Amino acid sequence: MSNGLKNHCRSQFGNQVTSEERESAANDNNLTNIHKRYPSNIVQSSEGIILQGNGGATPNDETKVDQNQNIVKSQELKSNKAVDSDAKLIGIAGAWYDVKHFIAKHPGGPIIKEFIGKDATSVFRAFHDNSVLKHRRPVGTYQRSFADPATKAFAELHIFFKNNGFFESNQVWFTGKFVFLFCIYLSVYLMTKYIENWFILYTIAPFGLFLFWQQAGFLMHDFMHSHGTQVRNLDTWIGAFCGTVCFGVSGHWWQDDHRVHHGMTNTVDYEDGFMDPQAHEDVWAQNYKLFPFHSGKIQKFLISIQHFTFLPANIFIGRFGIMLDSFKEERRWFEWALWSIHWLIMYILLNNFSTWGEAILFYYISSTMEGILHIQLLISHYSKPFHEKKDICQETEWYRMQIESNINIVTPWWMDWFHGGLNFHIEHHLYPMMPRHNYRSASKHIQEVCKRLNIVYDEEGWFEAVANTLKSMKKMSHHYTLDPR
Ligand code: HEM
Repeated sequence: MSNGLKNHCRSQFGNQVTSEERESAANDNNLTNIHKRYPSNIVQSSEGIILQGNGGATPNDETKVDQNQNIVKSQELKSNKAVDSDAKLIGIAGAWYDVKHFIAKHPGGPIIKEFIGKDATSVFRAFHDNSVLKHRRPVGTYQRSFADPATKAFAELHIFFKNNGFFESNQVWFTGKFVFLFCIYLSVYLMTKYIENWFILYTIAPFGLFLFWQQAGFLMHDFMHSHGTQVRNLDTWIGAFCGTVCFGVSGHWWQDDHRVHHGMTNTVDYEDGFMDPQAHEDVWAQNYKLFPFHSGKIQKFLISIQHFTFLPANIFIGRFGIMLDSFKEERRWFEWALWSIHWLIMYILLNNFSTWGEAILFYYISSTMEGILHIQLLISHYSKPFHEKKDICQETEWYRMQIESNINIVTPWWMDWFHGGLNFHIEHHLYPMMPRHNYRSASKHIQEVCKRLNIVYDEEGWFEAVANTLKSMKKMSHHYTLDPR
């Protein structure tokens, strides 16, 4: 970060410079040093972009350019005559990294390859601490440009949030969530075991089971983003417990799709058939950019009635759809083992009913109530624009794409728990490493930046968002009927 940028950030937020800020500043300043000391050659990368490479440059010998982050050492520069012809380059803060041997091992999964040949600084910062670059050596440099002021503004805000503890987890808060989850399960168990009143058995008790699934789903989301203990492997297993054991959907399957969804929200690619996996269903085309993926008589018919089927499909079959989707594709034995524990805890509940017919009725009523969760998640994106993969981090800057692809749901603070904090979907997508208990206070700062840059910060009431989704689906259905291409 440049000094100007730093000062601007400090004056805007009245904040002290911390080691974190200095580290980030060092990152950008040192990259400037690389440019100054080693006049670069221009190399054409394998992705057809212009790379300012180090090949043939004469480094100032005694220098280690970056003491803190080990970015470029003179010895390494000497041996790095040219960038491999098959290099897979990702640009971060002005430095190119060759990830060709790393893609398959990347802890964040294959989403990394969608950013090859691009300046991925914003998306990189959204998901990582700078320390993950400590042992990586760049193979060249490039000049970052901030064509879109949003990129700079949200990067500054990221630093502000980091310096002010917005990314820190409150583990007492998360413990409370687990106690709540356990209490819900226990009360549903006690109701179904000891109460014979049909009203309680078929309204309040199923509502309890719905809440158990819904809250477990939100906790899966938190932990798969490593918001809990902030130790990634441990959080992933806790997330799998919440997702697979409690919610009944494969946690790891969901995490794989969710990472892609975050990196490339509401995005498609016509060359390789890419679609944001969590913004696409075979039975709907909520945006005209999805039309080319839908053909055939049945799909055409379903799209023509999608504004009628959206709510009932979510309510009546949403839960079964996501459970089946996850285990249709899941090949990890441990996920199947965890799923059998899920059915064991469901069996313990259902066994309290005197007949299987009653048990199935109870389970089905809970499942229809759980349709609310699916609607909650889809309305955050469904009426928003779609993008093409080739444009992300090129034509459309990543932060801008996130703001354009998300809607917040306006609720009073005491309803945040019911939305799993995802009523602040803009906040979550801009800064996915931030735990949800901080979204409400972070939102003020984000709104301020949006206001300053004249960016629409879309927030709607729950019913308004549902109505707008249906309206948009109706419009798209009409467009599809006119021209399905
Ligand atoms: C040189 C480039 C990159 C390197 C060296 C790298 C490295 C890593 C490492 C070490 C982790 C694990 C972090 C931890 O344990 O705390 C990680 C996680 C992750 N990375 Fe990358 N990464 C790179 C680029 C990218 C890009 C371009 C994306 C695009 C979306 C990406 C997405 C992710 C995601 C989603 C995670 C998991 C984070 C989470 O679920 O919260 N990475 N990466």
